[in-house]
Amino acid sequence: MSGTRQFHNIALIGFMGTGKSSVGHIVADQLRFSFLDTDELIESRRGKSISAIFSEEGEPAFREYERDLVLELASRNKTVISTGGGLGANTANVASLKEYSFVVCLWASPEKIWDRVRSQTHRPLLREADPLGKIRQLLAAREPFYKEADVLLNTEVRCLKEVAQQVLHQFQLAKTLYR
Ligand SMILES: Nc1ncnc2c1ncn2[C@@H]1O[C@H](COP(=O)(O)OP(=O)(O)OP(=O)(O)O)[C@@H](O)[C@H]1O
Ligand SMILES: O=C(O)C1=C[C@@H](O)[C@@H](O)[C@H](O)C1
Ligand SMILES: [Mg+2]
Repeated sequence: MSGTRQFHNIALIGFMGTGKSSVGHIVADQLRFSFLDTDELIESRRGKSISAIFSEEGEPAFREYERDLVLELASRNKTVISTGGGLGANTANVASLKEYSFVVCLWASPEKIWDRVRSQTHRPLLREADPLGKIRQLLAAREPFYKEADVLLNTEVRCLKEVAQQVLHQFQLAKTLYR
């Protein structure tokens, strides 16, 4: 592998509950990078929760905020960017992230994802009669987009610390290979 890519940042993409926000914090601490979560930034800028954005403005408005943010973040340096679960399910967003970041997709099975998020209530897309069915359906539809990441990392049987270690390892490896 060789080329001219520069890895100033790390971006974590992947489905809800794969650990992007939790792992991103650990990786940023270890690298002494800044940490940024696109969900949190959109919520603080809009002054409301993602659930409120979905119900008051609609999902398309939220997706537009995500697309705008991905373009804006090109100016970042030494930042770990944890994305919302749907942000990386979009070819243009992943291509933009790759211009300024090493992109890691965190992966898990639908059953593991449901196990991790079932006690949390803040994800509007999972307020369904059959949330596990919804996870299966969405994950299958999004899989080809997530696989456009530089690296796919299975989190199924790894604790948060181990996932973070793997992200760091892949980042250091990529910097060496692309040098
Ligand atoms: N590898 C793991 N081992 C144990 N628990 C995990 C792991 N990954 C995530 N979790 C737990 O799953 C829950 C969801 O994790 P987190 O919020 O980091 O996911 P996310 O990918 O950021 O989701 P979203 O796309 O909705 O923002 C948290 O309680 C977190 O501690
Ligand atoms: O997978 C998704 O589409 C989402 C994931 C969350 O991170 C939030 O961005 C929001 O709840 C939508
Ligand atoms: Mg998150």
